[in-house]
Amino acid sequence: MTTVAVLGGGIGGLAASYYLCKSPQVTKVIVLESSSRFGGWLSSTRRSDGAVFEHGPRGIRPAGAVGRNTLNMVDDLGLGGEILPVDYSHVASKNRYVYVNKQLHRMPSGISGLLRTVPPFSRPLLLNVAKEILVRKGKEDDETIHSFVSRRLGKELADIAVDSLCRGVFAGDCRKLSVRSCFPVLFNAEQRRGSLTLGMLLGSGPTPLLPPGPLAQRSQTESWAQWSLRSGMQSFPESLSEFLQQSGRVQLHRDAGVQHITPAASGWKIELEDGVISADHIISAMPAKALSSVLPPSCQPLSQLLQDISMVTVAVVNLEYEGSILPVTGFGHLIPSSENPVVLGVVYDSVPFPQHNRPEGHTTRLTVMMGGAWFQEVFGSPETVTDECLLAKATEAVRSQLGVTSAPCWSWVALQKDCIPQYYQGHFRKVESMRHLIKENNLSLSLIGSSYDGVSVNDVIFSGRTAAEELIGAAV
Ligand SMILES: Cc1cc2nc3c(=O)[nH]c(=O)nc-3n(C[C@H](O)[C@H](O)[C@H](O)COP(=O)(O)OP(=O)(O)OC[C@H]3O[C@@H](n4cnc5c(N)ncnc54)[C@H](O)[C@@H]3O)c2cc1C
Ligand SMILES: C=CC1=C(C)c2cc3[nH]c(cc4nc(cc5[nH]c(cc1n2)c(C)c5CCC(=O)O)C(CCC(=O)O)=C4C)c(C)c3C=C
Repeated sequence: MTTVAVLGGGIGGLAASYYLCKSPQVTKVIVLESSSRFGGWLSSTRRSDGAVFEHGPRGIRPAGAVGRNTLNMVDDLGLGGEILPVDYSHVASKNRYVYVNKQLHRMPSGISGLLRTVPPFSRPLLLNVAKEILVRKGKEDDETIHSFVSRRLGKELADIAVDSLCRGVFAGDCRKLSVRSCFPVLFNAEQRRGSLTLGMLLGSGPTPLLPPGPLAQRSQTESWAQWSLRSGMQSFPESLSEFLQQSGRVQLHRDAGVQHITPAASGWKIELEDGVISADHIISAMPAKALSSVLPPSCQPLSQLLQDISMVTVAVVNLEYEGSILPVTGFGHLIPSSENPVVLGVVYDSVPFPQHNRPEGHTTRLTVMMGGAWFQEVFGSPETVTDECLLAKATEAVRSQLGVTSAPCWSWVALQKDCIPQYYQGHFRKVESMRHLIKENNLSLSLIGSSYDGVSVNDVIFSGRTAAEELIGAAV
């Protein structure tokens, strides 16, 4: 007989509640969300003419155990018919660009891409890959991504490809981010096989056994590279919260910001603006810093560690243009920090998901993402930057990088404050210490969400499942 309070109603908190309500051991689940809607960063604008624009995630990968897990949930929610898959043969999967030396370059792919010298790289990448097998294993228990890749594959790949990739996943600086926490597959490949190449060929360690349901099986048969939803990503948390509501076991509260939590004789007292709630267990699905600010002084060492997990701000600017305006076709382009620190990249949304274009007439939808780890240095405080300034920077990037001289016919500026956690070198140690402190102090508390064990939607959902299983003591 357990009451569990889930703090934060982003995709992580909703997912944890979904798994908890599958167990008869949990009597009641209470979700407390400070804002007026559930879903956190999964946020879409659906215009009345049928066009859809994403202000957060726009593609989820089906691969691996975490990808299958999400698709099993999507199936269970009855959302299978809403899926928009993008397979590996699609131009959006084959063509990804980097903008270097004021030019767009298609990232090399396939065997021919490895054998030839493909600009902006100065030699065939096969040489880097072949030499990599001979590089000795690193001795540190963690390393920055830039140092790891420079050591194993060469500085050029680290400066261009990996620098850009880290801006397109973490909006972060690969010279500070941890290889162990951000790319565990690469770290484990070196640890277990002594080489990334051998790790890729032979596998780099055990992965959770997770049988695919019908939708995950379809994704394998049809070779999906990523997927979205017909009415936008926001329909995922909307369906999930409806499912939870209908279960009769989950209370969902919006506009219910947690102010303080205090350990009580059994469990916790949770203070909201307008009342107090008791719970036997807390699953925190809010950002680490937000949890830090509601913990009592008796939890100071834990608060300190939580406070230490930095977040960065991203300006997401959606643009719609009349007609076909792109000079190239593909998923989009990323920009290494040496080329232009402020503009992280541009997604050509109309290419992977033309279904989100307005049905009438022909339009092109783009998203320009700016700031991240470089936000403060270029724009100053997120509190003072104006939408006009962000829109002007975004349209100027589209003009100079894609040669588009026409003005957008529609735009939307979303300033996503503190939206992506930064797993700096040594992150794994902080997370281990947090969980150790929780155990040592017998706190009935689980930490889930993007601050700890992975930032992708799949990782966050899986962290909700893991916490539910640990609490229940069985698989769900
Ligand atoms: C611009 C952008 C693009 C992205 N692109 C992709 C992508 O393409 N693919 C992908 O897989 N991932 C992507 N991600 C990452 C992914 O969307 C996020 O990591 C994930 O959604 C985080 O989910 P969460 O539930 O952990 O956190 P959140 O969504 O941050 O949810 C936490 C919730 O806690 C609430 N909260 C905070 N304080 C309190 C309080 N005191 N009391 C109660 N509630 C509180 C917040 O309001 C919020 O709703 C992207 C992220 C961003 C920002
Ligand atoms: C090509 C342009 C891209 C821009 C600009 C971009 C911005 C951006 N992305 C995130 C967070 C994530 N993106 C993820 C996946 C992902 N992103 C891009 C491209 C751009 N992202 C692609 C092609 C993909 C698909 C992954 C793939 O198939 O290789 C993910 C999930 C990663 C995972 O492991 O599943 C996240 C998280 C932010 C914060 C951001 C803002 C600048």
